[in-house]
Amino acid sequence: MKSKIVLVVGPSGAGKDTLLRYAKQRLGERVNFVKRYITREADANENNYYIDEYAFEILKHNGYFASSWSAHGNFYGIPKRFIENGLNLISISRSKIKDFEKQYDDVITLNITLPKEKLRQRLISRDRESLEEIEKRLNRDYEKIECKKLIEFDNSALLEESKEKFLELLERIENE
Ligand SMILES: Nc1ncnc2c1ncn2[C@@H]1O[C@H](COP(=O)(O)OP(=O)(O)OP(=O)(O)O)[C@@H](O)[C@H]1O
Repeated sequence: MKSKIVLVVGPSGAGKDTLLRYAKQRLGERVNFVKRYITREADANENNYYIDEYAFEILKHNGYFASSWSAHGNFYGIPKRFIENGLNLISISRSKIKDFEKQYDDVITLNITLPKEKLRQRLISRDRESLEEIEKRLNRDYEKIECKKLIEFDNSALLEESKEKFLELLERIENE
């Protein structure tokens, strides 16, 4: 079986984590939810691996990562060896799509979308950022996604309906 990579992208609050968590519950072993190395201790509800900065640099230098980046003072990397045969799901910033397209044949970008007003409401009710930070996130300019194969998933529906639609989509991609 060849490996198929689905890159899940979308603005903050669009519902990436929520949908992926549900897919993980339902699809479990059938899909590889690709983990990453991070140079900070992982949160309790996060399934990633801690690595110190020195080790990270060495691994990066030796081509260990399929993709790596830094954000908020930490480094993140997705090891090549974490990509398995079959369906791989990776939640990632859109700026990293090319890393995967260059290295793997079968890469699909799955963009989770939401109209701006709904996005605002969801970010406010999630209550994780200040109103000022929320407005900043909403006003970010999102240019057209440059990728080889794009699927848009509109997450406007009620949660239960959206979750099922998301699952159906993944199953279709899996069997394509
Ligand atoms: N279909 C839906 N209907 C109603 N609420 C939803 C739906 N999908 C997600 N939510 C809620 O919207 C909020 C944002 O979702 P989530 O945290 O999964 O977004 P995210 O894209 O992972 O954001 P970030 O990139 O900032 O981590 C959460 O409070 C979540 O419970």
